[in-house]
Formats: sequence, C-alpha cells, structure tokens
Amino acid sequence: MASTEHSTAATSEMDEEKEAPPPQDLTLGWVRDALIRQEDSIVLALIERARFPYNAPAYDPSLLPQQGGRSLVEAFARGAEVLQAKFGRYQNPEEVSFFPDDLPAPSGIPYNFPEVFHPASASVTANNAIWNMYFNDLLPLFTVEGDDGNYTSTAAADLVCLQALSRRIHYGKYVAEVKFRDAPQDYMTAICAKDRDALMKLLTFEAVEEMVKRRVLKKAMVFGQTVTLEDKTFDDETKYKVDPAVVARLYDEWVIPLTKDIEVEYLLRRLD
Ligand SMILES: O=C(O)C(=O)C[C@]1(C(=O)O)C=C[C@@H](O)C=C1
Repeated sequence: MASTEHSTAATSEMDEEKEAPPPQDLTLGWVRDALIRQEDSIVLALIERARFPYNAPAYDPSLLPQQGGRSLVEAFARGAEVLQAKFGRYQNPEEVSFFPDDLPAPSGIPYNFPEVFHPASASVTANNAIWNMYFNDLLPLFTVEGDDGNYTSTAAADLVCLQALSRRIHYGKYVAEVKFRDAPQDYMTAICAKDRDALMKLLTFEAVEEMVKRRVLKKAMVFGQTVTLEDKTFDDETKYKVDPAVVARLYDEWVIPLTKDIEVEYLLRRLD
C-alpha cells in the first residue's frame, strides 16, 4: 500500500513538471505556471549557447554566397523551420515561425491542439523584434569574443534560444485571452476606444514582474554554477556560465515588454 501511495505521489509530481497543452478552461494561475516553467528552458538555452564564443562568421552573409545573401545562422534557421514545419511543429499554436512564408504543409502525426485563441488575434507575432533583439542586443552580452569554428552548432544553439524566447513571449496571447475572459467589460471599453495605454495599464502587475525578474536571476545563479564534489560557498567571486544580471536584464528590457506588446496587440483584435 505504502509503495502505491509513493508511486502515485511521484507520478503527480512528474505531471506538474511536464508541459501539457493549455486546458480549454484556462486560468491565469495555469498560464503563469507555464511561464515559470519556460524560464528554465530560456536560462538553460542561454547556458548552452554560451559554451561557444561569439563566432562572428556565423552571422556574416558574405561568407555564404550560395545562400543568396543569407548568413549561416539565417540559412540554418530557415532550413530547420522547413523541416520542423513538415513534421508539424507549427500545428501547435504555441509555436510561431520566424520565416512563415516559406513553410511546407505539415505531414506529421495529427493532433487536435485546443483552440484557445480568438481567431482574429491568433496571428499576432513579435518574431521580427525577437530576432533583431537577440542578435543585435542580447548575444554580445552573454558570449565571449572569439571563433572556434563551431558555426553550425552555434546556429543550432541560437535557434533553440530564439524558439524558447519566442514561445515565452507569444504566451502573452494566452495571458491576454485569460485576462479578457476574467474581466470582459473592463477590456472591451479599452479595446473599443483602441486605447493602448489603458490596455497596458489593465494588464500590468508590477509586483508579478518584480518576482519574475528576481526568480530568473536566481535560476541563472543556480543553473549556471559549476557543480563539484567539494563543499564551497557561492559569493561575488563565483563564476556563472551566463551572467545572472544579463538574464535579469533580458527579462526586464525585452522579454516582459515584448510579452506585454503581444498582449496589447492580441486584445486590440479580440473583438474583430
Ligand atoms: O503574469 C501576467 O499577468 C503577465 O501578463 C505576464 C507578465 C510577464 O511578462 O511576466 C507581463 C505583464 C505583467 O505585468 C506581469 C507579468
């Protein structure tokens, strides 16, 4: 009996860790838990990318003339998206393509993902802004200068970071939908007036944002330590795999503001 109880408890803990599709009766608590889980993916993706130096040739379009003016990173991302689209990645409304114009029809295993989004709002995207922010602002902050020739592995690691950031930021659509359903009258007034400032004010919870920033800073410290068998204390001299301050800044300057932009854009189309 005791062992059955134990295994039941273990299963439910594992279920909490697993990423299940959003339920139809979405709650703000459920969406926020999903955002917390995605913090792990983002921090770990940055740590993986930081294993390689900056690797400038991966971003230089002149080095791959046969790719029609595209850098290795862009050509790799486009090719990876084509392959992943073919096997159904973008059937999941959580996944948003960076290059949607060139994608083939899916021929993967069919699955009925719950339709949570309002149809007119579903196509809202911030992927251009995410792409530009990642390469122009973020990447130089968490990679060291240098060239170790691992351009394709670098491009693959970049794409994992971009996809994790994109998924998190576009989760703003779930947040917006659930907030709209919870207080339709408040939101309808601002939507009808096309009042972006009022919408921004309605959907902002500063105390939650502060908690998110403190938590990602802590996660970058915990996940970014070098684990050894010796006892040691962590202090200002501790070297982290990615600077925790950069992860906090990523959320403060880009992830949270872009999530809020997605929420506003989603809501503006919510009554169409
Ligand atoms: O949790 C929410 O209510 C969200 O809208 C998400 C989020 C975030 O990006 O983390 C964005 C806006 C809020 O001010 C708080 C947090």
